Amino acid sequence: MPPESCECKWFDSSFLSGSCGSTGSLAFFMSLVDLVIRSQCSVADPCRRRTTATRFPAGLEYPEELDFVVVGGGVAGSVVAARLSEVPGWTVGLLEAGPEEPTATSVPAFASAAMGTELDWRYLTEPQENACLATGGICAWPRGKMLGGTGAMTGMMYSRGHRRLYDGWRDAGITGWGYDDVLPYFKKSEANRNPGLVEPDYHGFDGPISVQQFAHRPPMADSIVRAGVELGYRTGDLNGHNQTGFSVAQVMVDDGLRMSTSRAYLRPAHGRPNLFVKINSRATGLVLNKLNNRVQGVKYVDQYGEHMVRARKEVILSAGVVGSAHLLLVSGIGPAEELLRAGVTVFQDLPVGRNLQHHVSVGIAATVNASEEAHYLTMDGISEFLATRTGPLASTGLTQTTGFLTTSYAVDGVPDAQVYFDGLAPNCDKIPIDPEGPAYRNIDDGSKRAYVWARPTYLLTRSRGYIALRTGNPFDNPIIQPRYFQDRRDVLAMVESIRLVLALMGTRALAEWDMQPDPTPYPDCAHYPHGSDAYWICVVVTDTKPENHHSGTCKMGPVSDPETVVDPELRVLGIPNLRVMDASVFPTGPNCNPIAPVIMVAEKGSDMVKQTWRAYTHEYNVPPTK
Ligand SMILES: Cc1cc2nc3c(=O)[nH]c(=O)nc-3n(C[C@H](O)[C@H](O)[C@H](O)COP(=O)(O)OP(=O)(O)OC[C@H]3O[C@@H](n4cnc5c(N)ncnc54)[C@H](O)[C@@H]3O)c2cc1C
Repeated sequence: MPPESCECKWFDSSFLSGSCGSTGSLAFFMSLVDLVIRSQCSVADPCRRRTTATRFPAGLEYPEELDFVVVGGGVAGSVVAARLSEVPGWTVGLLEAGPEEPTATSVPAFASAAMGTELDWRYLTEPQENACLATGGICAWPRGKMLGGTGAMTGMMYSRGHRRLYDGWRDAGITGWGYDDVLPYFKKSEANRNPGLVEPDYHGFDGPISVQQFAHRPPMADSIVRAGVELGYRTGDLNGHNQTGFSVAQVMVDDGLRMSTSRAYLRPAHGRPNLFVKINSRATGLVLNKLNNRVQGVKYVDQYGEHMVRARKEVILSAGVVGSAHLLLVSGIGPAEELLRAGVTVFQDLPVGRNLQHHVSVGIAATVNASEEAHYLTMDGISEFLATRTGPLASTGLTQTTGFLTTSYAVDGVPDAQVYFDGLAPNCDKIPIDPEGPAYRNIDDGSKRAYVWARPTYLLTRSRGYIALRTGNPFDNPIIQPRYFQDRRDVLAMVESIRLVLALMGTRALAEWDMQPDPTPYPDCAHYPHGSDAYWICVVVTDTKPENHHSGTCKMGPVSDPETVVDPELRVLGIPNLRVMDASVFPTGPNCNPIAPVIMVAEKGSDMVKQTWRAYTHEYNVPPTK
């Protein structure tokens, strides 16, 4: 169906053509794939998308004053804007630097295809002494720039982390954030569609985010779970009473399509006359009033120039771990010395940007006797997906399998390592029209073997980095200094995680696929005895895979903690009508994929805002969250 025949007009970002780093016939093929997917109205959802039009409900220009202004329409911001605009008497604005979420991001097989494109902020770290040495110590930090944010280019895995983690927050003085306090918000956001697979007391069944297993998986995914069981791990609900073990994960999908928060929360709210979503509009600073220590509004830039929107009640930053910290810093809220060095007038001296945390991983290659399982991206596969929302395009291949493990560095049995798998997915690695392309680099035709990867990941890293101003110009990227492996225990725990993965590869369950770790020594580490600790340490620091699960740059804490940026009500200290709601508030990053915890923060934070203003004005009755 051509786009014109859909009833509503819309603009879609096309990004697949460049997503394989390809030129010529590959780029053409991927453009065609993009076009075919975009032309399906049931996938494109044209009538509920946001457009760049400057006209808003009732023929208004974008308002100059609103009750609430939310900055960043990513995972958290989409939730916050949708929840606050449930109150009919309030006006809510959402500013997002990127465009509406493109249609093709909703196809699971293209999970991360937007990385490296215009839909990615494409941040780079400062050179690291002990990480990413293969790329000069510089690690890539992909971050989504579109409605749905980074959540629109993820593997969609739904994971919540261990209860002790949240109880640890509570015990550190962060009142109201113990596991029993946050569980209702996990449940509120969730519509679990596999009730038979989960422990019902821990799950929600009628929230906005559809959570279920993919409609398709390569059979090897189940073998990996069996391999875990063979090693003595449990399988089952990893978001229930026990997080440790292996499973084919539940993911955020609905009817075969990615369920980003922009699709789950914003699109159903598209008809609300009090919600003003503005895409392609980048916030450049906060307007602050020293007389009353309040934020008055937000400056932003769109295609027409610079504007300001005033906030009668509150401004909420949901611009992510980099974006929220950066916006505070350029606005004069941050470490005083650093601000002065960058020529920024200090409004509030706070440790913004500190406490930066991350997960870290490395890819361990293996070959398997599974060439028939290595699905290629073909037009038949695309037709199958569009007609039935099943088939190889309806999943991320082996990436949907995961395990949570403990190393000897784990405390109180809380899993500190996670293993992911990659391979057997029909993405742009496996396009049949280019015999010299990556598909054929990965598959040795003679032996009919395919490459797969296990990705041991360390979750509870002890190294801490920071984000700081490079200049006071909001368009200059900040300094991103993660200090990977600054704490030696992080690299030693990685080596243990690698050994757990190698044990997994040696199980009978995976022998069925003749899984063989790739014996080729990593070139830069070949001078170490193969397989020794020194060899693996070298591989980890050379071929580091930063796991994209960053947190902590606007740390939530008790007022007494000198590292605190936001209080347990998510208010920036000293500025009562400015809150932060996104992954930057985690005092310690969750030991899991972070989207579900980020949504929980946004849900809980939105209820706090509703409570605050109810207390002042009785404007709105907050329904209890069970
Ligand atoms: C490749 C990859 C795979 C991942 N896989 C998973 C997974 O399977 N499961 C999981 O749970 N997590 C996954 N993650 C992590 C997850 O995506 C992030 O933790 C999560 O998106 C963080 O949410 P957030 O709301 O804090 O920020 P984001 O989702 O990044 O949202 C921030 C938003 O703010 C906007 N913004 C920033 N600055 C400004 C500004 N100045 N003005 C206006 N707008 C601005 C951005 O464009 C963006 O839309 C993955 C991440 C990556 C990169």
